[in-house]
Amino acid sequence: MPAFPPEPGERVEVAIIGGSGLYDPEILEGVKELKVYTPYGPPSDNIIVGTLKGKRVAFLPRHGRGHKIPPHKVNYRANIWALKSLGAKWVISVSAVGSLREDYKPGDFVIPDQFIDMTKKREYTFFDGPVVAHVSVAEPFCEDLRRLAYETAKELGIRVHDKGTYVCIEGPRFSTKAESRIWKEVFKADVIGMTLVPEVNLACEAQMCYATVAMVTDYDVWAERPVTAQEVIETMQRNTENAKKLLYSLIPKLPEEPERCSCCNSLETALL
Ligand SMILES: CSC[C@H]1O[C@H](OP(=O)(O)O)[C@H](O)[C@@H]1O
Ligand SMILES: Nc1ncnc2[nH]cnc12
Repeated sequence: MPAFPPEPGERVEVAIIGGSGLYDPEILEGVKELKVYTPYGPPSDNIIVGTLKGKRVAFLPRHGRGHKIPPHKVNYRANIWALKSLGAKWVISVSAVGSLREDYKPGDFVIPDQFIDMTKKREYTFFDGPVVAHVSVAEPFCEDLRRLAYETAKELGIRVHDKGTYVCIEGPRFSTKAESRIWKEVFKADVIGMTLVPEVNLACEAQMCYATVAMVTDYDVWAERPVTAQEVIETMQRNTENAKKLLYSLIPKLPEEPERCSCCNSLETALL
């Protein structure tokens, strides 16, 4: 894995990766746009750097502005690399998900604690040799960040669930009913999306504290109602306001250095 050379000049503490519906960083002040070069090619877009209540924050829309990059074509390695090279320790990812259970309703937020990887054809690691590493993703998300995200959402009166298993499919198509029943009944997953993997594992390799704010936009097709991208986007737009409120309250609470989690030491036991 190449080292992460710091971007000259700009340093941030926190990164936001915006998903479907969240393409601009309105909550940041004094913004400036950076083109960041990485060994993996360009990230999804220029990175917007700005300030939120004294914290330096980077914002990157995962699908690019105008949602031009589908989930299977996102350059996840370049995105994580670019944010790490700016110094981000915390990564808050925002994602639209389908629900696989009745009580996780459209409009609810979920802070997933596990994932199941059903993707097929992505670049999963920074360690392509000659350095080989096998990071543990038994607990794939930063527990400190998850807890703070959950507590903040609760304080704001957002309907939020403190855990859930996110099954990540390759996309860009949605699931068949047969597939959806497998994710729900056999895998016992709670939410479904197309972008968590390999973003989360790359953040782990980069020793960053990463959590996802998953926003339920639809019941996946197990519920016998077809899911359309239009429906997802409409609900997402209604919920983007809540996501912005959450980020606005959550980011100032993040400590300068992660306190209790072990995300920053993920390579200690991983390198061969
Ligand atoms: C536009 S609906 C499907 C699309 O939305 C989710 O993306 P993101 O996680 O970036 O919000 C889902 O995974 C699909 O990529
Ligand atoms: N039902 C669904 N399946 C996969 N990805 C999604 N993103 C939002 N809703 C989804």
